[in-house]
Amino acid sequence: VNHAAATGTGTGVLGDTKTLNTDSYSSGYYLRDITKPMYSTGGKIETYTANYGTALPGTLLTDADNVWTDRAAVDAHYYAGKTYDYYYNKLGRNSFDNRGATMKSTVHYSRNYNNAFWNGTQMVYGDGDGRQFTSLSGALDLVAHEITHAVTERTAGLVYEYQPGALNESFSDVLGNLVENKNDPKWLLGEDVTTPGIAGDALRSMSNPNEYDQPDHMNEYRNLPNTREGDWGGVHINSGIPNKAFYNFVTTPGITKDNAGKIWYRALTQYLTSYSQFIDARNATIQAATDLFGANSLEATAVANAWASVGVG
Ligand SMILES: O=C(O)[C@H](CCc1ccccc1)CC1(C(=O)N[C@@H](Cc2c[nH]c3ccccc23)C(=O)O)CCCC1
Ligand SMILES: [Zn+2]
Repeated sequence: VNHAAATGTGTGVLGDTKTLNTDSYSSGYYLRDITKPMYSTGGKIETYTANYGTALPGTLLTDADNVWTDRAAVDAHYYAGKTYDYYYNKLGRNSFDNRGATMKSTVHYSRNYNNAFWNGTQMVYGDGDGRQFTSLSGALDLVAHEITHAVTERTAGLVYEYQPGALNESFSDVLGNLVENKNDPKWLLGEDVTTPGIAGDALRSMSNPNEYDQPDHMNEYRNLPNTREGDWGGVHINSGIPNKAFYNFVTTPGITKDNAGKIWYRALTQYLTSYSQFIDARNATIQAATDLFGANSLEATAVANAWASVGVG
Protein backbone atom coordinates (compact mmCIF):
# COMPACT_ATOMS: atom_id res chain seq x y z
CA VAL A 1 0.00 0.00 0.00
CA ASN A 2 1.42 3.38 -0.89
CA HIS A 3 1.41 6.42 1.28
CA ALA A 4 -1.55 8.76 0.85
CA ALA A 5 -1.98 12.29 2.18
CA ALA A 6 -4.82 12.49 4.70
CA THR A 7 -6.40 15.27 6.75
CA GLY A 8 -6.78 14.62 10.46
CA THR A 9 -7.94 16.76 13.34
CA GLY A 10 -6.14 17.41 16.59
CA THR A 11 -6.32 19.32 19.86
CA GLY A 12 -3.47 21.77 20.51
CA VAL A 13 -1.67 22.61 23.74
CA LEU A 14 -4.08 25.47 24.46
CA GLY A 15 -7.16 23.26 23.81
CA ASP A 16 -7.83 24.55 20.29
CA THR A 17 -8.80 22.30 17.36
CA LYS A 18 -6.54 22.14 14.29
CA THR A 19 -6.61 20.24 11.03
CA LEU A 20 -3.45 18.22 10.43
CA ASN A 21 -1.69 16.89 7.37
CA THR A 22 -1.12 13.19 8.05
CA ASP A 23 -0.09 10.10 6.10
CA SER A 24 -2.46 7.16 5.80
CA TYR A 25 -0.68 3.82 5.64
CA SER A 26 -2.04 0.29 5.67
CA SER A 27 -2.36 0.04 9.45
CA GLY A 28 -3.44 3.57 10.34
CA TYR A 29 -2.22 7.16 10.23
CA TYR A 30 1.25 8.58 10.77
CA LEU A 31 2.01 12.10 12.01
CA ARG A 32 3.75 12.82 8.73
CA ASP A 33 2.96 15.73 6.38
CA ILE A 34 3.57 14.78 2.73
CA THR A 35 1.74 17.75 1.20
CA LYS A 36 4.57 20.29 1.03
CA PRO A 37 6.44 21.17 -2.21
CA MET A 38 9.53 19.46 -0.75
CA TYR A 39 7.74 16.08 -1.03
CA SER A 40 8.65 16.13 -4.74
CA THR A 41 12.21 15.36 -3.59
CA GLY A 42 11.15 13.24 -0.60
CA GLY A 43 10.94 15.99 2.03
CA LYS A 44 8.38 15.49 4.81
CA ILE A 45 7.42 16.92 8.19
CA GLU A 46 7.46 14.18 10.82
CA THR A 47 6.61 14.32 14.52
CA TYR A 48 7.91 11.85 17.09
CA THR A 49 7.58 11.22 20.80
CA ALA A 50 10.50 10.57 23.14
CA ASN A 51 8.06 8.96 25.58
CA TYR A 52 9.52 11.09 28.42
CA GLY A 53 13.00 9.75 27.76
CA THR A 54 15.94 11.42 26.04
CA ALA A 55 16.62 9.04 23.12
CA LEU A 56 16.07 10.85 19.80
CA PRO A 57 14.14 10.94 17.59
CA GLY A 58 12.02 8.42 19.54
CA THR A 59 8.90 6.91 17.98
CA LEU A 60 7.03 8.34 14.97
CA LEU A 61 3.51 9.06 16.24
CA THR A 62 0.64 7.02 14.84
CA ASP A 63 -3.09 7.04 15.36
CA ALA A 64 -5.85 4.64 14.37
CA ASP A 65 -8.62 7.11 13.46
CA ASN A 66 -6.75 10.31 12.48
CA VAL A 67 -8.13 12.17 15.52
CA TRP A 68 -5.05 13.29 17.46
CA THR A 69 -5.14 13.96 21.20
CA ASP A 70 -1.41 14.34 21.98
CA ARG A 71 -1.55 18.13 22.32
CA ALA A 72 2.21 18.73 22.28
CA ALA A 73 2.56 16.60 19.14
CA VAL A 74 -0.38 18.31 17.41
CA ASP A 75 1.20 21.75 17.83
CA ALA A 76 4.77 20.65 17.05
CA HIS A 77 3.50 19.17 13.77
CA TYR A 78 1.13 21.98 12.83
CA TYR A 79 3.59 24.77 13.71
CA ALA A 80 6.45 23.11 11.84
CA GLY A 81 4.17 23.15 8.78
CA LYS A 82 3.35 26.82 9.32
CA THR A 83 7.06 27.63 9.59
CA TYR A 84 7.82 25.68 6.39
CA ASP A 85 5.05 27.65 4.63
CA TYR A 86 6.42 31.03 5.76
CA TYR A 87 9.96 30.27 4.61
CA TYR A 88 8.74 28.83 1.30
CA ASN A 89 6.01 31.34 0.39
CA LYS A 90 7.49 34.55 1.83
CA LEU A 91 11.24 33.97 1.51
CA GLY A 92 11.51 31.33 -1.24
CA ARG A 93 13.39 28.92 1.03
CA ASN A 94 12.63 25.19 0.70
CA SER A 95 13.01 23.89 4.28
CA PHE A 96 15.88 24.82 6.59
CA ASP A 97 18.60 23.63 4.16
CA ASN A 98 16.89 25.14 1.07
CA ARG A 99 17.05 21.65 -0.46
CA GLY A 100 13.81 20.26 0.96
CA ALA A 101 15.26 18.51 4.02
CA THR A 102 12.75 16.58 6.10
CA MET A 103 11.82 18.45 9.27
CA LYS A 104 11.71 16.21 12.34
CA SER A 105 10.30 17.19 15.74
CA THR A 106 10.26 15.21 18.98
CA VAL A 107 7.91 16.02 21.86
CA HIS A 108 7.71 14.73 25.45
CA TYR A 109 11.47 14.98 25.78
CA SER A 110 12.53 13.98 29.29
CA ARG A 111 10.34 14.85 32.29
CA ASN A 112 9.11 18.31 33.31
CA TYR A 113 11.71 19.66 30.88
CA ASN A 114 11.46 23.44 30.84
CA ASN A 115 13.14 24.05 27.52
CA ALA A 116 13.36 23.25 23.81
CA PHE A 117 16.23 23.09 21.34
CA TRP A 118 17.50 22.42 17.84
CA ASN A 119 20.17 19.74 18.20
CA GLY A 120 21.77 20.20 14.77
CA THR A 121 19.42 17.62 13.24
CA GLN A 122 15.91 18.10 14.64
CA MET A 123 13.64 20.07 16.96
CA VAL A 124 13.18 18.82 20.53
CA TYR A 125 10.47 20.02 22.95
CA GLY A 126 9.99 19.52 26.64
CA ASP A 127 6.59 19.50 28.35
CA GLY A 128 7.58 22.04 30.97
CA ASP A 129 6.80 21.53 34.65
CA GLY A 130 3.36 23.10 34.39
CA ARG A 131 4.54 26.20 36.29
CA GLN A 132 7.48 27.72 34.43
CA PHE A 133 6.21 26.34 31.12
CA THR A 134 3.53 24.25 29.54
CA SER A 135 4.50 22.05 26.55
CA LEU A 136 6.91 24.27 24.66
CA SER A 137 5.71 23.25 21.16
CA GLY A 138 2.49 25.13 22.01
CA ALA A 139 4.01 28.42 20.82
CA LEU A 140 4.51 29.09 17.11
CA ASP A 141 7.11 31.81 17.77
CA LEU A 142 9.14 29.29 19.75
CA VAL A 143 8.84 26.54 17.08
CA ALA A 144 9.92 28.99 14.38
CA HIS A 145 12.72 30.18 16.68
CA GLU A 146 14.14 26.66 16.78
CA ILE A 147 13.79 26.06 13.05
CA THR A 148 15.51 29.39 12.36
CA HIS A 149 18.55 28.12 14.30
CA ALA A 150 18.76 25.44 11.60
CA VAL A 151 18.56 28.08 8.86
CA THR A 152 21.27 30.18 10.54
CA GLU A 153 23.48 27.11 10.96
CA ARG A 154 23.35 26.46 7.21
CA THR A 155 23.78 30.06 6.10
CA ALA A 156 25.61 32.70 8.18
CA GLY A 157 26.77 30.05 10.66
CA LEU A 158 26.86 32.65 13.46
CA VAL A 159 28.83 30.99 16.27
CA TYR A 160 26.88 30.58 19.51
CA GLU A 161 28.90 32.93 21.69
CA TYR A 162 29.26 36.67 22.44
CA GLN A 163 27.91 39.05 19.75
CA PRO A 164 27.61 36.51 16.92
CA GLY A 165 25.67 34.27 19.31
CA ALA A 166 23.40 37.14 20.36
CA LEU A 167 22.77 37.81 16.66
CA ASN A 168 22.02 34.10 16.18
CA GLU A 169 19.49 34.35 19.00
CA SER A 170 18.01 37.59 17.69
CA PHE A 171 17.43 36.26 14.17
CA SER A 172 15.56 33.34 15.74
CA ASP A 173 13.42 35.68 17.85
CA VAL A 174 12.78 37.98 14.86
CA LEU A 175 11.80 35.19 12.43
CA GLY A 176 9.93 33.45 15.26
CA ASN A 177 7.67 36.47 15.71
CA LEU A 178 7.35 37.12 11.96
CA VAL A 179 6.21 33.54 11.38
CA GLU A 180 3.80 33.76 14.33
CA ASN A 181 2.45 37.00 12.86
CA LYS A 182 0.25 37.94 15.82
CA ASN A 183 -0.98 41.52 16.20
CA ASP A 184 1.13 41.73 19.35
CA PRO A 185 2.29 45.34 19.87
CA LYS A 186 4.81 44.13 22.44
CA TRP A 187 6.48 41.60 20.12
CA LEU A 188 6.78 39.05 22.94
CA LEU A 189 8.54 35.68 22.73
CA GLY A 190 7.06 32.47 24.13
CA GLU A 191 4.00 34.18 25.61
CA ASP A 192 1.74 31.20 24.75
CA VAL A 193 3.69 28.69 26.85
CA THR A 194 5.38 30.61 29.67
CA THR A 195 3.86 30.41 33.18
CA PRO A 196 0.46 28.95 32.25
CA GLY A 197 -0.82 30.25 35.58
CA ILE A 198 0.04 33.89 34.80
CA ALA A 199 -1.47 35.85 31.91
CA GLY A 200 0.38 38.47 29.89
CA ASP A 201 3.98 37.51 30.64
CA ALA A 202 6.58 36.01 28.31
CA LEU A 203 10.15 34.82 28.02
CA ARG A 204 11.42 37.96 26.25
CA SER A 205 10.08 41.25 24.89
CA MET A 206 11.42 42.78 21.68
CA SER A 207 9.64 46.09 22.32
CA ASN A 208 11.02 46.40 25.85
CA PRO A 209 13.91 43.97 26.45
CA ASN A 210 14.51 45.48 29.90
CA GLU A 211 11.18 43.97 31.03
CA TYR A 212 12.88 40.57 31.06
CA ASP A 213 16.31 41.74 32.14
CA GLN A 214 17.79 42.11 28.67
CA PRO A 215 19.74 45.22 27.58
CA ASP A 216 18.13 47.41 24.90
CA HIS A 217 21.19 49.56 24.12
CA MET A 218 24.93 49.03 23.64
CA ASN A 219 25.67 51.00 26.79
CA GLU A 220 23.92 48.18 28.68
CA TYR A 221 25.85 45.38 26.88
CA ARG A 222 26.55 42.57 29.37
CA ASN A 223 30.11 41.24 29.31
CA LEU A 224 29.57 37.62 30.40
CA PRO A 225 31.91 34.62 30.21
CA ASN A 226 31.63 32.07 27.41
CA THR A 227 30.37 29.37 29.77
CA ARG A 228 27.01 27.68 30.33
CA GLU A 229 26.49 29.81 33.45
CA GLY A 230 27.45 32.90 31.42
CA ASP A 231 24.89 31.95 28.74
CA TRP A 232 27.82 31.64 26.33
CA GLY A 233 28.68 35.31 26.67
CA GLY A 234 25.02 36.25 27.15
CA VAL A 235 23.54 35.06 23.85
CA HIS A 236 19.98 35.09 25.29
CA ILE A 237 20.66 38.36 27.10
CA ASN A 238 22.51 40.63 24.69
CA SER A 239 20.07 39.57 21.94
CA GLY A 240 17.87 42.29 23.44
CA ILE A 241 19.95 44.90 21.58
CA PRO A 242 19.46 43.58 17.99
CA ASN A 243 15.89 42.62 18.97
CA LYS A 244 15.18 46.23 19.93
CA ALA A 245 16.79 47.44 16.70
CA PHE A 246 14.46 45.18 14.69
CA TYR A 247 11.45 46.36 16.74
CA ASN A 248 12.35 50.02 16.09
CA PHE A 249 12.69 49.21 12.39
CA VAL A 250 9.51 47.17 11.89
CA THR A 251 7.37 49.70 13.78
CA THR A 252 8.60 52.59 11.61
CA PRO A 253 5.57 53.97 9.67
CA GLY A 254 5.56 52.55 6.13
CA ILE A 255 7.60 49.47 6.96
CA THR A 256 5.72 46.18 6.51
CA LYS A 257 6.38 42.92 8.36
CA ASP A 258 6.91 41.10 5.05
CA ASN A 259 9.51 43.63 3.84
CA ALA A 260 11.24 43.66 7.23
CA GLY A 261 11.45 39.86 7.06
CA LYS A 262 12.90 39.94 3.54
CA ILE A 263 15.59 42.41 4.62
CA TRP A 264 16.59 40.49 7.77
CA TYR A 265 16.55 37.17 5.86
CA ARG A 266 18.70 38.58 3.05
CA ALA A 267 21.20 39.96 5.58
CA LEU A 268 21.35 36.59 7.35
CA THR A 269 21.75 34.49 4.21
CA GLN A 270 23.80 36.77 1.92
CA TYR A 271 26.04 38.92 4.13
CA LEU A 272 26.58 37.61 7.66
CA THR A 273 29.27 35.07 8.56
CA SER A 274 30.37 33.04 11.58
CA TYR A 275 31.97 35.84 13.61
CA SER A 276 29.84 38.80 12.54
CA GLN A 277 29.43 41.45 15.22
CA PHE A 278 26.49 43.81 15.82
CA ILE A 279 28.09 46.46 13.59
CA ASP A 280 28.29 43.89 10.77
CA ALA A 281 24.60 43.11 11.22
CA ARG A 282 23.87 46.84 10.97
CA ASN A 283 25.85 47.06 7.74
CA ALA A 284 24.33 43.83 6.38
CA THR A 285 20.75 44.92 7.00
CA ILE A 286 21.41 48.35 5.44
CA GLN A 287 22.96 46.62 2.41
CA ALA A 288 20.04 44.19 2.16
CA ALA A 289 17.53 47.06 2.36
CA THR A 290 19.52 48.91 -0.32
CA ASP A 291 19.58 45.81 -2.57
CA LEU A 292 15.82 45.33 -2.23
CA PHE A 293 14.48 48.89 -1.98
CA GLY A 294 17.22 51.31 -3.05
CA ALA A 295 19.94 53.38 -1.38
CA ASN A 296 17.75 56.26 -0.26
CA SER A 297 14.63 54.17 0.34
CA LEU A 298 12.49 54.48 3.44
CA GLU A 299 13.68 50.97 4.32
CA ALA A 300 17.41 51.65 4.09
CA THR A 301 17.09 54.90 6.06
CA ALA A 302 14.90 53.31 8.74
CA VAL A 303 17.31 50.40 9.17
CA ALA A 304 20.23 52.75 9.81
CA ASN A 305 18.16 54.79 12.26
CA ALA A 306 16.96 51.66 14.08
CA TRP A 307 20.51 50.45 14.76
CA ALA A 308 21.70 53.94 15.70
CA SER A 309 18.91 54.12 18.29
CA VAL A 310 20.41 51.13 20.11
CA GLY A 311 23.93 52.51 19.87
CA VAL A 312 25.16 50.44 16.92
CA GLY A 313 26.67 52.43 14.03
O1 LIG B 1 16.83 27.69 21.24
C1 LIG B 1 17.24 28.31 22.22
O2 LIG B 1 17.86 29.42 22.14
C2 LIG B 1 17.06 27.73 23.60
C3 LIG B 1 17.87 26.42 23.63
C4 LIG B 1 18.31 26.09 25.04
C5 LIG B 1 19.10 24.81 25.08
C6 LIG B 1 20.34 24.74 24.44
C7 LIG B 1 21.05 23.55 24.50
C8 LIG B 1 20.53 22.44 25.16
C9 LIG B 1 19.28 22.55 25.77
C10 LIG B 1 18.56 23.73 25.74
C11 LIG B 1 15.58 27.46 23.89
C12 LIG B 1 14.72 28.71 24.09
C13 LIG B 1 15.36 29.73 25.00
O3 LIG B 1 15.41 30.91 24.69
N1 LIG B 1 15.83 29.27 26.13
C14 LIG B 1 16.49 30.19 27.05
C15 LIG B 1 15.51 30.64 28.17
C16 LIG B 1 15.06 29.47 29.00
C17 LIG B 1 14.07 28.60 28.66
N2 LIG B 1 13.91 27.68 29.62
C18 LIG B 1 14.82 27.92 30.64
C19 LIG B 1 15.07 27.26 31.83
C20 LIG B 1 16.06 27.76 32.66
C21 LIG B 1 16.81 28.89 32.30
C22 LIG B 1 16.58 29.56 31.10
C23 LIG B 1 15.56 29.06 30.27
C24 LIG B 1 17.69 29.49 27.67
O4 LIG B 1 17.84 28.26 27.48
O5 LIG B 1 18.48 30.23 28.30
C25 LIG B 1 14.38 29.36 22.76
C26 LIG B 1 12.94 29.87 22.83
C27 LIG B 1 12.39 29.39 24.16
C28 LIG B 1 13.36 28.30 24.63
ZN1 LIG C 1 17.64 30.20 20.40
